[in-house]
Order: sequence, then structure tokens, then C-alpha cells
Amino acid sequence: MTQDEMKQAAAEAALAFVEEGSIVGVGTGSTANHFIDGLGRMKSRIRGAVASSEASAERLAGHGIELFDLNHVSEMPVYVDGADEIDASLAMIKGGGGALTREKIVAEVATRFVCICDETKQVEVLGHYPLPVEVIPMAQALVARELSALGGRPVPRAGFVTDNGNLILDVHGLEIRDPAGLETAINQIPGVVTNGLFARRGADVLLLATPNGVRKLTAA
Ligand SMILES: O=C[C@H](O)[C@H](O)[C@H](O)COP(=O)(O)O
Repeated sequence: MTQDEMKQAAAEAALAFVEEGSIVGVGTGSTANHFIDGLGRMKSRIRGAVASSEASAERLAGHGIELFDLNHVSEMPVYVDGADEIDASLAMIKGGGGALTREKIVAEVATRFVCICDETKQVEVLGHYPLPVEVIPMAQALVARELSALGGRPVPRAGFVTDNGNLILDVHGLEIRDPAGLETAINQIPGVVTNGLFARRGADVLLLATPNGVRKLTAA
């Protein structure tokens, strides 16, 4: 089974978490794309979706799924998205595709966060995958210095601009023993929009695809 087939299997399993007549929170990335395609097949059974990126909005619209402005949505039973790394407590690193800020906003409104991953994303300690930090451009040098002081090696993502018009610093070399603490600490740096740690609000359910099927894990 290829990695992409595993991503698809996790995404298909997440369709069971979609409630009839609801507005669905939709993530970004190659795994979320499989979920969007599945959602397209059941579009008559949902009201619509809130997208976490321009790319996902375009794919959802391509399936004829109605898009809702988050400002007009007060109830969203589920948010479904992939991750770059996930640990046993279901804390994650996200933002490999640069969509971390909108993902965190949409996820916050949802009652339940369902993470869809292939087994390569599961780790004991977060941080091998570089941690993305979205930064307001004029603060880039300041934020880079502060991230270095926290023990990381920030590298600007060359030629990349987020959907919000900002930059991404990918922070290498972190061994993240306290994900919620580091999430808060980085978000305190002036000029940081948000960082890719999803620990204060991690996943509630992990659908982890393996060659032997999809395992369901829930947060303790
Ligand atoms: O910004 C992108 C997101 O956080 C993605 O959910 C994450 O990078 C995982 O992407 P993929 O499903 O393509 O591995």
C-alpha cells in the first residue's frame, strides 16, 4: 500500500464523522484533498463547508460544495485535517502547506477535531519536522532572533507567501517536550501570527492509516 493510498484510507474513514445537514470544517493538504473528494460524493447530505485555505476552497467549490464564511457559522460538529507530525497525546505539528493559521481558526470553532494521517506521521516527540511559524513580514528578523533564543534554527520558506500575505519561518532542530508550553511561548513573540503547534487544542480523534487498516485513537 502506498503512502497516498493510506492517506486516502484515513480520509475515507473520516466521512463517517460527518453529520447529516451540517457545515463541515475542512483542512488543507494532500490528505485533506482526499477527504474533500469524498465529501463531494456526499454533498447532498451536508449544508456546506468552511475551508482553511484558498486551495481547499477551490477544490470544495469544484465539487459544487457550498462555502460558508466562518463569521456566519456558530456551530460546526467536526473539523477534518491532516498533520505533519502527531504524538501520543494527539498534539500535532501542522503547516507544512503553510495553512496553519486558518486551520487553527477553523478548528477552534469545531466541536471535534478529527486528524487523518498515514502512519509515517506518528512520532514519540514532536520536532523532527520543522515547526512552521507564520510571521508578519516586518517582524521577520526579530522573530527569527527570538526563535533562535528558544533553541531552534529558523529558516525562511523561500518564495512563499501565506493566504494572509505573511511569511513562514520553518524552525529546525527543536525537540519539543512541552508542546503546549512552546505553542504559547512562540505565540507571545510580537509579529508572530501563529505557529504550527496544535497542542493547546490538539486532535480529539486520530484516524491513523496503516497497511493493515485504519486505527482509531482518541485523546485521553
Ligand atoms: O498547511 C498544511 C497542513 O497543516 C497540512 O494538513 C499538513 O501539512 C499535512 O499535509 P499532508 O496531508 O499533505 O501531508
